[in-house]
Amino acid sequence: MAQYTRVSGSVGLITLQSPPVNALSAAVRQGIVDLMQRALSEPEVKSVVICGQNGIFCGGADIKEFGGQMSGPPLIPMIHAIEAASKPVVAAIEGIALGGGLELALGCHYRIAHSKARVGLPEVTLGLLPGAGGSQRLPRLIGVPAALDLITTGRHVTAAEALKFGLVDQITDHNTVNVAVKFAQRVADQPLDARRISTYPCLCPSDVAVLFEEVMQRVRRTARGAIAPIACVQAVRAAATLPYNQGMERERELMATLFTSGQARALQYFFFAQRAVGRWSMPSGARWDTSKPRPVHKAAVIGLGTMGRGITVALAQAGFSVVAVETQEKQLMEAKQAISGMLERGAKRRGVAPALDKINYGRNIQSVADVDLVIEAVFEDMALKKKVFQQLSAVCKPSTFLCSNTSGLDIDQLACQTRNPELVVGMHFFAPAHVMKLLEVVYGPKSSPLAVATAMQLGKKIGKVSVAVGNCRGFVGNRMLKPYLEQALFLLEEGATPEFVDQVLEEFGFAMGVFRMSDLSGLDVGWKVRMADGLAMPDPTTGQPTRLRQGRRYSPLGDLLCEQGRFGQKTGRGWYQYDKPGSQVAKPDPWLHSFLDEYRARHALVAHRIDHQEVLERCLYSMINEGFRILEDGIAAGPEDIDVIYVFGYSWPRHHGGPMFYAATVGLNKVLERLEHYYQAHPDVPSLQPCHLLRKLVASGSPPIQKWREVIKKVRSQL
Ligand SMILES: CCCCCCCCCCCCC/C=C/C(=O)SCCNC(=O)CCNC(=O)[C@H](O)C(C)(C)COP(=O)(O)OP(=O)(O)OC[C@H]1O[C@@H](n2cnc3c(N)ncnc32)[C@H](O)[C@@H]1OP(=O)(O)O
Repeated sequence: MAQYTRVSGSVGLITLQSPPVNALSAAVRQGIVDLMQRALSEPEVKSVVICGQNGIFCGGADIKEFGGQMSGPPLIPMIHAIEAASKPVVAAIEGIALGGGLELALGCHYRIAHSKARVGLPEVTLGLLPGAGGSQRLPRLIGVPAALDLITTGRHVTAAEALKFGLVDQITDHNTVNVAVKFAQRVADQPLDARRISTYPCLCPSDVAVLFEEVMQRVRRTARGAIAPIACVQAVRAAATLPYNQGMERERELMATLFTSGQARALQYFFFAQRAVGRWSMPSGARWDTSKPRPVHKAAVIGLGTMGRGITVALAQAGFSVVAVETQEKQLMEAKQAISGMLERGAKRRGVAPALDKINYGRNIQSVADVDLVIEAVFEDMALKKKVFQQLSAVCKPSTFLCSNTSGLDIDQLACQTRNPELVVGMHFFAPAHVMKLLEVVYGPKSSPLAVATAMQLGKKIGKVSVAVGNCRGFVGNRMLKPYLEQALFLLEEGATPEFVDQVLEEFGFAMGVFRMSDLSGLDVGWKVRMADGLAMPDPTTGQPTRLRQGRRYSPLGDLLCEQGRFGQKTGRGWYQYDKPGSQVAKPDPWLHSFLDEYRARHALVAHRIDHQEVLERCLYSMINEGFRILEDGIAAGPEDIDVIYVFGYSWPRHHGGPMFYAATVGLNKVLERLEHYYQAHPDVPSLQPCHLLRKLVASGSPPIQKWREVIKKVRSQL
């Protein structure tokens, strides 16, 4: 919807009204079309201002409409009509002008922005391109290099940057609508020909062909298989090389391909999934909207290893007072230096002062007595963590929330060490903790909704996408990783190489294949866990078979590498070889290939030809199957939670939506059928056995992912 008012006698003011972000829904577009006609037909009106209600210009096309039948006036002719208008039209940009919102502003003759406004063309992040003339007008207005940057990255720019580019004509600290109205009055009689961006020649640097080649190569390298960034480059190239009308035709063709693509569907699903995880719920019925968080002013971090340092930086950067505790003097000194360095580098990048004074360092756990919330980040060792929780419970005020940064240990066991177990939750950060967006907030059986709400809110305040998950070994992310890693090892036993498995996964879109990733994170990490679990290094005296544990297939390959001191990048050898310890360039290692040959011979394993499809299906479907078990167990509230965890924490390619969305795209019946096939071939691998929920969903006719929760509820109630 849109509202029309006449201001100062001669200015027609059109206000977009579609909360929360004034998206260009069919009703809003209809409103603009009608009200523009009215403003142009009223003789007293000499100029027009377009603004948005509640201090927000426009968040772009209404993404919810993309999935269905589009109705209402189309955007492109609507913007053309504004540009062609005989009276000056001024966009008054407050808050945001994004996507179609900025394209609307580019159709106006002038743009006035508030100094706090942000503008951008983020369509690429939704699998689209600025298909309402944005790919053709922006390069004509700000030049090809800047337009390529904005359109291929989708980044938002500040009003100051927009002014520098020439994207807006003026910025103001005052009431933007008032300023725009005055401006509109001033320009009422000015000729408009020079203000219609579609008539501008496209500003190209002399080496434009080289520029396009370079950008295309960069985009192909970083897109990880996403098609929209490539189409964005092609559309801007059309602006640079074709007359406007032909450029628009090319924009339309490219947009038509993207608009109906699976990638666009996946990215748009993911947009809403990201927002849905904030509306968390627990099996007890506690929910985000009925559970109030308690404010946190002062926090503490216990243990300043890699994770503790990152968490301290994240808290301090967000403005929290932090007590950072490390009991070892040498470790404390090193941590202080590292944290200061991280804060200084971060502050330099953001052009602000480093938050060094937010942190008080100490060696004594007593120093956390008055904090509101503690994040314990000591080694992943249950006995040690239990001791720390006992101490914290004795030292802290009774209302202090006690959180553990653990990647999979039992939160309930920690809660049992404290006086107030209801105030204990897990906060599983991902390394590096000040950079990675994901936070799993883990509730145990005793955790109160208050503790969950407080941890979720803290996560949001430090810039994380927080997902509330239940308490089980590995929570959501690492629990699903287990079958994925396991399949990768089995594939090596059966004839694949680490290079081939990684290549398939990287072509799918992962930033790194499973073996390169293991080399980066360190093979010894999992080895220690397996040793603690009694899995690694079978005792020959017990006669435990090397490749079987409790009747299940087990691959000791990772353990054998660790026994050789091959821990990955840090030792210069792992699944790959490196020039020197710490080097990041992975090279195939002939030693590893001979080692695999010998291993297969020793265990009478006959290598067979493993193809692309088998790698993908076994690695991904076993992980997806575990995802369904997690839903069945109530560890994740819905598929969106799993997908958000995988995209933000495990580099799952966003244009595939996340593992559960991917399963829906492939077809649940196909996933089921392939799992059945592989389970038949490998009956000693329980993770390949299709779970009950997957069968139930297929039996229910494979409903769309948005309807899975209904089936999940029924399955859970039967368990
Ligand atoms: C058959 C072939 C046909 C082919 C041809 C088809 C032609 C079609 C032509 C169409 C041309 C279209 C060209 C233009 C495309 C676009 O404009 S795409 C949209 C671009 N805009 C964006 O990407 C902005 C997305 N939104 C955001 O980044 C943020 O929401 C925000 C605006 C910066 C606000 O952030 P914040 O304050 O943190 O609030 P949020 O929680 O994120 O959002 C609040 C709620 O608003 C909902 N929402 C936000 N933006 C939109 C939107 N554009 N459409 C619909 N809904 C939106 C968001 O989902 C939140 O609601 P809840 O999910 O209910 O919480």
